[in-house]
Amino acid sequence: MSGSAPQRAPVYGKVALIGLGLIASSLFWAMKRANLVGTVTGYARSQETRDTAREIGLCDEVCDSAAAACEGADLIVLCVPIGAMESVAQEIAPYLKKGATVTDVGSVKRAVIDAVGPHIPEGVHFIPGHPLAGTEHSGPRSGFAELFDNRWCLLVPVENSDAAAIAQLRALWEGVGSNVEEMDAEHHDLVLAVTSHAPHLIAYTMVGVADDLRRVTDSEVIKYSAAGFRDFTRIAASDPTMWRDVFLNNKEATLEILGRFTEELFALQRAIRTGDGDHLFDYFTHTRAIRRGIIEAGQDTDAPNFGRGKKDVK
Ligand SMILES: NC(=O)c1ccc[n+]([C@@H]2O[C@H](COP(=O)([O-])OP(=O)(O)OC[C@H]3O[C@@H](n4cnc5c(N)ncnc54)[C@H](O)[C@@H]3O)[C@@H](O)[C@H]2O)c1
Ligand SMILES: O=C(O)C(=O)C[C@]1(C(=O)O)C=C[C@@H](O)C=C1
Repeated sequence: MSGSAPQRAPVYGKVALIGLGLIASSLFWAMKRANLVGTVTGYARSQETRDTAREIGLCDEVCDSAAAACEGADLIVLCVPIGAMESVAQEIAPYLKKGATVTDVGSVKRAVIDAVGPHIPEGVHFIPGHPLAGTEHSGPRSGFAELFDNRWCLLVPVENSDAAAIAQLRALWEGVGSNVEEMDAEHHDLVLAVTSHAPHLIAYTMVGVADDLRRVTDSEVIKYSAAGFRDFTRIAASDPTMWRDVFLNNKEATLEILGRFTEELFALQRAIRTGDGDHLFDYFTHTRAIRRGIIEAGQDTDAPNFGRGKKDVK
């Protein structure tokens, strides 16, 4: 006996990553950390990104075409901006192996399903996904193996998705540290409009307003920026291509949430103008209870008690 731990069979033999930025590189390092897959090929549109990937050892093989990367792959993960999903799907379609699974990591689901779905050939599984994890950084050097630890990954199976193929993809995301749930596309897009898309737009706006004010305050806004504003500036540094595509492809849900947001904002604005302290106090008491409820339920993925549930919280 050698004494070493028994080798598990890989979840997938060959994985192709299309687009080699933050999410693809994090997924690569996380898959390697857990020894989850056989070989990983990668492709990105720009020569510069492919050169960087080769230099830092991102992927076992970096290919010069999406077709070459997908040849013989058991799992193909589309890690490009939402607006590029359709052209990539069209490009790789003729090279997909029967029985393979195509998934994606896009932040919007209905638009990706409508854009990619029609290009998936008979006999190939299509299971859209979305890891709820990221940073404001992008590109092949920005990834790290821990990105998905204790984060949600939402799978959004399309009609008649194969149960075994879903279970295999679930095993991959669980293997890289995520907690996996299934959801339908419309619900996903509405939930994400509230929790991610509208907050990003608000952060972009707030930083834009502060920049406008800079001329009046002689740069003091930046110099004395408090923690809350600094969080806004971090989020507002996120990739412009990615976020342009998110808003253009989750229009309805984002506009619905922004409409509600504006109504609440006007009510608070009115309370400030009229000196209605009770309204402000009650509103802030209510929102504080929501935050405390999240912590007590063990649903704050950043909190040390994540996943322990209410009864375990001291
Ligand atoms: N950044 C986040 O916080 C985050 C979180 C979860 C999901 N997502 C989603 O993941 C996807 C990728 O985001 P990211 O943050 O990794 O972006 P990124 O900018 O870091 O990487 C995108 C990569 O795609 C490549 N690319 C662009 N167009 C291409 C094309 N037509 N063909 C081949 N490659 C192309 C770029 O060269 C780059 O390598 C997006 O759809 C985004 O919505 C992002
Ligand atoms: O933490 C961040 O920087 C993020 O913006 C990550 C974040 C989010 O809003 O939580 C952004 C977009 C995604 O689709 C998923 C995760």
